[in-house]
Parts: sequence; C-alpha cells; structure tokens
Amino acid sequence: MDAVLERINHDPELKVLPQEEGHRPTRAEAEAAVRTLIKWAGDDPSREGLIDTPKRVAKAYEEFFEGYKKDPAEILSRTFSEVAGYDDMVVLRGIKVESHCEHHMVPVSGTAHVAYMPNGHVVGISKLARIVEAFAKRLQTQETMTAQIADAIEKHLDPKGVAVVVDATHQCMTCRGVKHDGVYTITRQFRGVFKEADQERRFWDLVRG
Ligand SMILES: Nc1nc2c(ncn2[C@@H]2O[C@H](COP(=O)(O)OP(=O)(O)OP(=O)(O)O)[C@@H](O)[C@H]2O)c(=O)[nH]1
Ligand SMILES: [Zn+2]
Repeated sequence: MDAVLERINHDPELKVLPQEEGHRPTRAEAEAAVRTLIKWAGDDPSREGLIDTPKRVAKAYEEFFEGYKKDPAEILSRTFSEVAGYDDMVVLRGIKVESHCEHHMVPVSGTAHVAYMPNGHVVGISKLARIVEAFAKRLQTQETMTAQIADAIEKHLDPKGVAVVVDATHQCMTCRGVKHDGVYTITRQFRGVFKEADQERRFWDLVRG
C-alpha cells in the first residue's frame, strides 16, 4: 500500500493526492481527480458532454459527504423539558437514509427508525433526522452508521434508552459484483431500556404500525 501511495504522490501523471499530510485537497485537485477517473474509464474529459463533469461531480460530492461538516453535539444541543411529564418513548419511523458505501463509494439507500426514551427532556424531532443525515452523508458501512447514530443520541441526550434500526439496499450488491437485487440489510442497536424484551416489542409494534 505504501508503495502505491508513494507512486501516486510522485508520478506527475498520477498526482491526485496532496503532498502534505492532513492537507484537504483543493477543489481544483478534486476536479483533476475526476478527470483522471474519466480518462481511466476510457473517455475523453475534454469533450463537450464531459467538460463540466468534474465540476458537477465535486459539487455532488459536497452534497453526498456534507455529514463530515456536521457536529452531532450542536445538532442535539437544544432540548425542551416542558413536556407535561411525558415519559414514554419517542419513535421516528421511516427516516430516509442516503449514504455511500466506504468500500465501493456507491449509494446505499433505505430508511432508519430511531427511538429514544426521554430522561426528563425531549429534543426537536427534526434533530433526530439531522443526526441520521450527519452520519449517513459520509463514507460508511451500515453497521458503523447505525452505531454512530445510537452513540450520538446516547451521549448528547442522555436518554433512558435508544433504539436505531437501519434497513437499506447497497448498490455495490445490485449494480456490480454479486448482482443480487431485492436484498435488504438490516442493522440495529438497542441500548438502555430498549434491551428489555417488552420495550423492544413495543418499539417494533410502533415501527410496524
Ligand atoms: N459489513 C458490511 N459490508 C459492506 C457494506 N457495504 C458494502 N459491504 C461489503 O464490503 C465487502 C468488500 O469486500 P471485498 O472483497 O474487499 O470487495 P469486492 O471484491 O468488491 O467484493 P464483492 O462485492 O463481493 O465483489 C463486500 O462484501 C460488500 O458487499 C456494509 O455497510 N457493511
Ligand atoms: Zn460497497
């Protein structure tokens, strides 16, 4: 691997990685990398239809991977305790998940169900969807994303329990490789009171409607 990096960094034809460690590539470097990929795929990056593609791809990447700029602590910082003693679970069913697999960088799409058992205060419900987005819009494995969502809610809301279920399809399994359609990958994290069988059952009853 080191030899590959060494070659990429020193071959002017291949120079797409920054020389200095920790340096974020510039937009121009990112666009040059896209031109390299277009050439490598066998097409001509200077033809009319492709001339602006590196710009478009860089812009799309900003959207696909905007989660790196999101701070879970900030998203969950505002809570409300005026809830008239509400003390049961809060469940958000069917939050859209649009992610990219870290092995092939192709889309992973599906839904997440997120629940927490409040501990005296609640959070704005949109913030739970924002937390899902903050971790989905990164290069991910489904397992990591599921655990990160649960960790963030546990850490910043301090609830009595948290449950996260992600149900998704991976284009790296449908469009390439094994090419199996209709396979849904389900990952789950049940923490705190959701480890109790009756709470888990109530969660599923609500999620299944
Ligand atoms: N556990 C897990 N695996 C994933 C996820 N997304 C993609 N993968 C898998 O990551 C694996 C990478 O395996 P490799 O053998 O290194 O790559 P590959 O040769 O492209 O594998 P194939 O997809 O089998 O062709 C594949 O089995 C993918 O299906 C994910 O979210 N979680
Ligand atoms: Zn993949």
